[in-house]
Amino acid sequence: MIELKNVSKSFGDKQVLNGIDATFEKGKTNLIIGASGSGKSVLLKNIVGLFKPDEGEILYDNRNLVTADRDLKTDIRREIGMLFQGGALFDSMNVEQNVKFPLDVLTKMPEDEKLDRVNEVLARVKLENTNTKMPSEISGGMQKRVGIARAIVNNSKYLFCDEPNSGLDPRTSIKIDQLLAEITEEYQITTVIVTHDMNSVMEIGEYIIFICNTRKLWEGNNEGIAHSGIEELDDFVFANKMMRKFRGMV
Ligand SMILES: Nc1ncnc2c1ncn2[C@@H]1O[C@H](COP(=O)(O)OP(=O)(O)OP(=O)(O)O)[C@@H](O)[C@H]1O
Repeated sequence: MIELKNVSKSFGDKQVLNGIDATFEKGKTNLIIGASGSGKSVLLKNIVGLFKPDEGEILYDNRNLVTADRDLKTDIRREIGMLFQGGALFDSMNVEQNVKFPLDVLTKMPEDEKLDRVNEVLARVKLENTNTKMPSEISGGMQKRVGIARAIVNNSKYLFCDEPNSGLDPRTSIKIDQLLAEITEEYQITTVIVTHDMNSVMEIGEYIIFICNTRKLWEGNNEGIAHSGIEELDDFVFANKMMRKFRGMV
């Protein structure tokens, strides 16, 4: 579980986040949503420790990352997997080398164990027998799945995804969303996804926080999001035609 308590962040005079509270539970797909520029990425960077909040606590199973000493920070970081926008694979490494990378840098596992683990996670994302393919030889959806395999290969307890569907067609996006939700439940990972994709929100949003004008304006799940009665959230939710049609039905 990850808890945010009163997290605030400014850059100079510009306040980006103001008193954000949230509880991201284990085994759940947690989403951070909001309009472009609302501070989602800044929040994610605070959560993973790339930025330090001006105020507030970020508790990883009761361990506060903000005040943690170096050793504790290192321990927590080892438990984090990240799926970056665009997959962010190393172009010069094949699939196997990409997925094995976290084990090479973070563990002292013997090579044969590493390869077993790599093959296990590649099978989980349905990419058996692609070990020697280069990223340029596989589709965007497959690249994302390699990214997911790499993010969980070290038995990550926490998984962060920044716009996991960017650049994917809607069908492939749904498959990636479903895979992330399945893996989250199966391995009991605390998963936090930054997205502005309403399909993802409706498909996998078990706990959602909506960031607007520096604050958390709403929290809830995909069943409640269409009935919040909050104008700013409705503007976000019903921005596309399909969702406006859906509104006509509820
Ligand atoms: N390192 C930084 N220094 C100063 N300002 C920053 C920095 N990083 C982000 N900001 C500002 O914080 C605000 C929120 O940016 P952020 O990237 O978090 O938005 P976002 O919700 O992720 O948007 P998008 O959906 O477009 O990615 C923006 O006004 C941005 O200019």
